[in-house]
Order: sequence, then C-alpha cells, then structure tokens
Amino acid sequence: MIICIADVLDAEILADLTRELSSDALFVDGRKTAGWHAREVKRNEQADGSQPGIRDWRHKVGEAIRRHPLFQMAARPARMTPVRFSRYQQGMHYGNHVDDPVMGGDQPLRTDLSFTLFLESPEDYDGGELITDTSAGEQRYKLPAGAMILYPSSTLHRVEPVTRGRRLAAIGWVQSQIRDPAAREILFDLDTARRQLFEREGKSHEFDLVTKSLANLQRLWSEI
Ligand SMILES: O=C(O)CCC(=O)C(=O)O
Ligand SMILES: [Fe+2]
Repeated sequence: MIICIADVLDAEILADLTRELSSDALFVDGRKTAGWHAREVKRNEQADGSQPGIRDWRHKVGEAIRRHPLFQMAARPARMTPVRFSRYQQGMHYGNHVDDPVMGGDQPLRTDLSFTLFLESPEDYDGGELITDTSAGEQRYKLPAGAMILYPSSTLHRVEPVTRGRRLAAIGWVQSQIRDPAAREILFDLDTARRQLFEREGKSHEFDLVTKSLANLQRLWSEI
C-alpha cells in the first residue's frame, strides 16, 4: 500500500524551514549516507544533521509526522530514523535503488516503510518526481509542499533529474509494529471503516465489534 498524506506541515512552518535550508553551507554530498550500490546512482545533497539549527528541525518535522493521525493508522510506527533533509539542484537525481533493509548504526531498525515529505511547491521546480516501481507499473509522485508519500521500503524507486529550480524534501524510514504489509493494510482498512461507521451511527454495537476485532488483530500481529 502506498499512501499520500496532505498537510503534514503548514505554510508557516514550511516557510521557516525552507528559509533555514536555503543556506548552501549546510549541505554535503548525499553519497556519504548511501549503501555501496546506491552510491553508484545517488546524485544529491543532504543537510549536515549535526548542525544545531538542523538538529532542532529534524526533531520538529519528525514529531509532526509521528503525530499525524493518518500516518499513525498507515504506518503503526514502532521506531523511526531521524528525518534527513535532501536537496536536488539542477541536474541532480537518484537512480533506481532499494533502501537498505536495516539502518541506524548502534540502534538498528528494520526499514518497513520509507517516506518523502515534499518541501517545495511543484510549480517551483521541474523534474524531481519520485518514481516507484510497483506491480501495476511505474507510479510518479510530485506532491504539494507539506504533503508526504509513505511507501514500502521493499519498493524499487528513483528520483527523476531536476531540470529547473531545486527540490527540497524531508525523508526517513519507519519500523512498523506490524511487520507484514498485508496485515498492516487490513488494520488500516478496518480502522478506516470503523471511523466511518462511527460518523454515521455513533458508538453502535457494530462499531464496538469492529473496534474489538481491530484491537485483537493488533494484539495478534503486533511485535511490541
Ligand atoms: O527524495 C526522495 O523522494 C527519495 C530519496 C530516496 O530514495 C533515498 O534517499 O533513499
Ligand atoms: Fe531510496
């Protein structure tokens, strides 16, 4: 399941963050954090996460994502990597690759889900689409500023070359409480259905039964 989530960051926060990320001095070659095979095809830049200003923003953006109700429902996060800010200037791209299955050095986490939170308006740059290779063919994503895509880390994907302007994004990875993507999707669908049921008829007996089943499936499948 691939899901797009709108308005993770509001316009005011986006303006402050993109202003902060406008300093060239912050950025280093993205190849520093790529696995050996992805390094071959990675041509982008990343903000040095140890800079004090960037450290605060990583925390703030990570929290905004973690708190989002739709993200909670779709990802059921156990742990998340710190958010990473990336920049693609004209000519930069990231060729086809699959993300490392385990990340995080001393405190490793399994990457179940990857996300890209778009920080620039799509009309301000050309190219820079995130392409995912799914069983239904290639899907292209270029979302409004403040929106994010959440996709299985098992997906082959790439970022198309930027041909005008700059593409700024926040990216990261999630280890889910629910390892199996099919199980995670069942929980997402049940949760969506019970919320709609609640809106239609309040806390009915049917709502209670779906809620009970959802909770019990979570108990069956959850790894924590
Ligand atoms: O920027 C993106 O949309 C994805 C970046 C990516 O694939 C990665 O850093 O592994
Ligand atoms: Fe990737």
